[in-house]
Amino acid sequence: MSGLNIADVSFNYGAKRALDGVSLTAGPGRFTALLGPNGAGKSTLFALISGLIATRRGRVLIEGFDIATNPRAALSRLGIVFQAQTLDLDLTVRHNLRYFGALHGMSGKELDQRIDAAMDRLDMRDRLGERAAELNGGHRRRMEIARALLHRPSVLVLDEPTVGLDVASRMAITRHVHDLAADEGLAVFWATHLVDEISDGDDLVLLHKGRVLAAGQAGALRGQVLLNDWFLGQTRVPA
Ligand SMILES: Nc1ncnc2c1ncn2[C@@H]1O[C@H](COP(=O)(O)OP(=O)(O)OP(=O)(O)O)[C@@H](O)[C@H]1O
Repeated sequence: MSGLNIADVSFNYGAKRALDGVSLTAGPGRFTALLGPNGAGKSTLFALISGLIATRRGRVLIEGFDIATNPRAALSRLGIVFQAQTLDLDLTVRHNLRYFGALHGMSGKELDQRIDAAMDRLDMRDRLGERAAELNGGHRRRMEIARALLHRPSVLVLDEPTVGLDVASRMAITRHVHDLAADEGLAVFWATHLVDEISDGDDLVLLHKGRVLAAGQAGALRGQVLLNDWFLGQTRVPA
């Protein structure tokens, strides 16, 4: 089984149900958007996918490996970009990447080659010598994406990666990550509440109040209406 597979996952915070029987797939070579308004459960789902919190019901499989029972195999195939920035601003870009590579057991020339290749992929190679503090928000995010690719994962998950960026940076990063899926066969799973980050050809999972309301190709789901109108129609609270 390839890509990301989530089967019947539920999660509660005390009495509050954050996820309720969620099942979805993000396949290789596909950009799969997880669209949901604030509070839908996106961050909770990411915490479960990355093993930060444990599944109590249901299964999360990465390339067929269960994050609960085989975390080492699952995590070695997973690249993660969290919503909050996780860089050391005092270090250079290369040092930040080397540090992360070392955590994954990489070192020396091979690590440096991977760093160069990953930064090339994001059009960022000329920034390697700069301190992270000198980068703007969009470039810091690109660096975090490059970092998440260093160990050559098959599945890349990103939790609202464009939060706080200007429109131009947002669109550039969204385009880069679409290309990663199309060109390199990565299974991309991208959480957002912004419909303009989603193209008609993308796969789309609509999460609302902890449940999957709809899933399929974005263009087919929206039909003749704008994606934003479809989204509002699906998630509108009845008067
Ligand atoms: N630690 C917690 N304790 C109790 N309830 C929580 C906790 N974290 C999240 N929740 C609740 O669980 C639900 C899902 O939250 P979650 O953060 O996963 O949603 P989200 O889609 O990521 O929203 P946002 O875009 O605002 O981050 C919300 O109703 C939220 O209030």
